[in-house]
Amino acid sequence: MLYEKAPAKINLTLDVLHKREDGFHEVEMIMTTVDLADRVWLRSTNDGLITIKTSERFVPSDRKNFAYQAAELLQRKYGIKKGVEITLEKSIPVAAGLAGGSSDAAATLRGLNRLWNLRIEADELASLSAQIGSDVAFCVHGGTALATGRGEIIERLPIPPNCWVILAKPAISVSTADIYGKLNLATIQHPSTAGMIDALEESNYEAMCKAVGNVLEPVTMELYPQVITLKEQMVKFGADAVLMSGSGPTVFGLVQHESRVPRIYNGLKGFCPEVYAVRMMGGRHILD
Ligand SMILES: C[C@](O)(CO)[C@H](O)COP(=O)(O)OP(=O)(O)OC[C@H]1O[C@@H](n2ccc(N)nc2=O)[C@H](O)[C@@H]1O
Ligand SMILES: Nc1ncnc2c1ncn2[C@@H]1O[C@H](COP(=O)(O)OP(=O)(O)OP(=O)(O)O)[C@@H](O)[C@H]1O
Repeated sequence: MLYEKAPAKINLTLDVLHKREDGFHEVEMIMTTVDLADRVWLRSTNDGLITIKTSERFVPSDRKNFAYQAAELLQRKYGIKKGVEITLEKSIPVAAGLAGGSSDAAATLRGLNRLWNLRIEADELASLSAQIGSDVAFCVHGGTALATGRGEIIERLPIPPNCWVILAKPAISVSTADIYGKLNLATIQHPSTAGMIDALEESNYEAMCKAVGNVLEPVTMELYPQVITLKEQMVKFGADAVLMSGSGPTVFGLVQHESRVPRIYNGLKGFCPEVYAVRMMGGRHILD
């Protein structure tokens, strides 16, 4: 039995450059992992079958599960005759903009690389992983990175300055395809990716807070005004910077002073069902 941690990600920035011929959008995003993680347990079997065990009722336990797809990809590509029993202990909210499924897939790839002794290099594993979804390559590496292309080209960035992250997920589910589909390229306000990179390189917390931005945020907000209310509340309770992650609906707040965390956490708990106070994990790259 082998264990892998599968952390959630947040988007410090998310910019879209143009729509590509393959239907995907060319993006520029800065992502970092936070200490809210699923636990993935892998047990190798001799029957060649992939099985998924999960107690979370909105998570599929068949081929639709990204962890299943990760195991199947390795079996196919490397001619593996072994099977695996994958147990997913979910903590990351589902369909939240936090890459929960992508991180489970990435953890399965890392774990099976060890369990089946495949000796696949990190970069190879990451490039293979893009077949499962655009966010999986980032999740294979973890840490903090600039993601370009459709999200699968990863360049490592420095550790974000130390702070707390408050995550709040309203009780709605958002379809990523739907949000990208409704984005109007003519009217988007681009965040400064270069400004965020400078902030990270200088380890400047204030500059990092100023540089956060996500072009998908207005699209999701128009469909789900709860996201606007949540952002306003987080600002009111004292977060230093507030942004929606990915295609949403989770909103995160950055907070430097620990003393402010309980007030923000408790204030949000009053009207939002899922609230978490976590740390960034951004310094630790999972695979080197
Ligand atoms: C919103 C983010 O989570 C931000 O990190 C990602 O850009 C989306 O990553 P993901 O959930 O892994 O997305 P995928 O499963 O690859 O794609 C889901 C759908 O989102 C749209 N999509 C996704 C990524 C991208 N660069 N352009 C797109 O237009 C496509 O319609 C695609 O069919
Ligand atoms: N291991 C998994 N965990 C959660 N959802 C999964 C998993 N495998 C497949 N799914 C499916 O993927 C859908 C999206 O879930 P996920 O939690 O990955 O969304 P997300 O956080 O919005 O992802 P992203 O930020 O990458 O767009 C779910 O509705 C679910 O049906």
